[in-house]
Amino acid sequence: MSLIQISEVTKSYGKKKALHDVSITVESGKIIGLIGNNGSGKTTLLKLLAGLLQPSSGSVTIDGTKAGVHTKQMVSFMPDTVFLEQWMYVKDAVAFYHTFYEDFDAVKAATMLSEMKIAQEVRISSLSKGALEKVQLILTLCRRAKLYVLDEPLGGVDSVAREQILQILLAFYHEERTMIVSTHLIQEIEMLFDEVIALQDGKVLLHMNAEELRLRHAKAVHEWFKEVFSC
Ligand SMILES: Nc1ncnc2c1ncn2[C@@H]1O[C@H](COP(=O)(O)OP(=O)(O)OP(=O)(O)O)[C@@H](O)[C@H]1O
Repeated sequence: MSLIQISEVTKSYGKKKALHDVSITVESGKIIGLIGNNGSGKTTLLKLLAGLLQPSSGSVTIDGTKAGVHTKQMVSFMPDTVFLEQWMYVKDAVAFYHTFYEDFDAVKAATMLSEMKIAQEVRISSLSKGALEKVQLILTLCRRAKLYVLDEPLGGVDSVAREQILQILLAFYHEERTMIVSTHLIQEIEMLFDEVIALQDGKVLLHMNAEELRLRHAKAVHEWFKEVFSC
């Protein structure tokens, strides 16, 4: 059975169709890059996988279970917004995850925070954007989930923080995890991708093995994207 099965999904917000007849299958153990221009439906697709939205028609299943309340324990989701409370200290956020998720590895989280030189005695409200992004990513990845859904983990941070975020992702890369990662910074992260899904105007333009895409078009994924999406 495939880990992700999206079948003929349409998602509308009022009259706006954010996704239109989307069907995607993903096997476990893969890192999937989700790319597409602004408004192409990436966040909508990720929220459907996280069980935070329901499709207007069609179905989304994770490991055979309809995405929703029952799959939240299987899916670790990092939204593209701040999800930690500002009043918390970093240690409170770690404790919260430890209490809330049985699969959370608090020791690993503490080790990674220390490797990233992020003190736990600091308030979330006083973290820089880059440090906050790193904390959120570490918390998300330190769960032993079946699926990791990351919405723009490199968004809006400087090049040093970006490099460190890539290091965090690489640390988990070797563990054969299944991740779906949306990004506009394709060049920075494409070496992690096993497969690429490109959305355009709410439809799947391409779903292909990343290496096959490079060989077939004789160019890197970010070059292919630029060529196709600037037309
Ligand atoms: N809550 C909402 N209400 C109405 N329209 C929405 C809502 N959320 C998203 N949309 C619209 O649905 C479309 C897809 O949005 P979505 O955020 O999924 O795209 P995206 O690919 O993640 O965009 P970006 O790269 O800019 O983050 C866009 O046209 C957006 O304006």
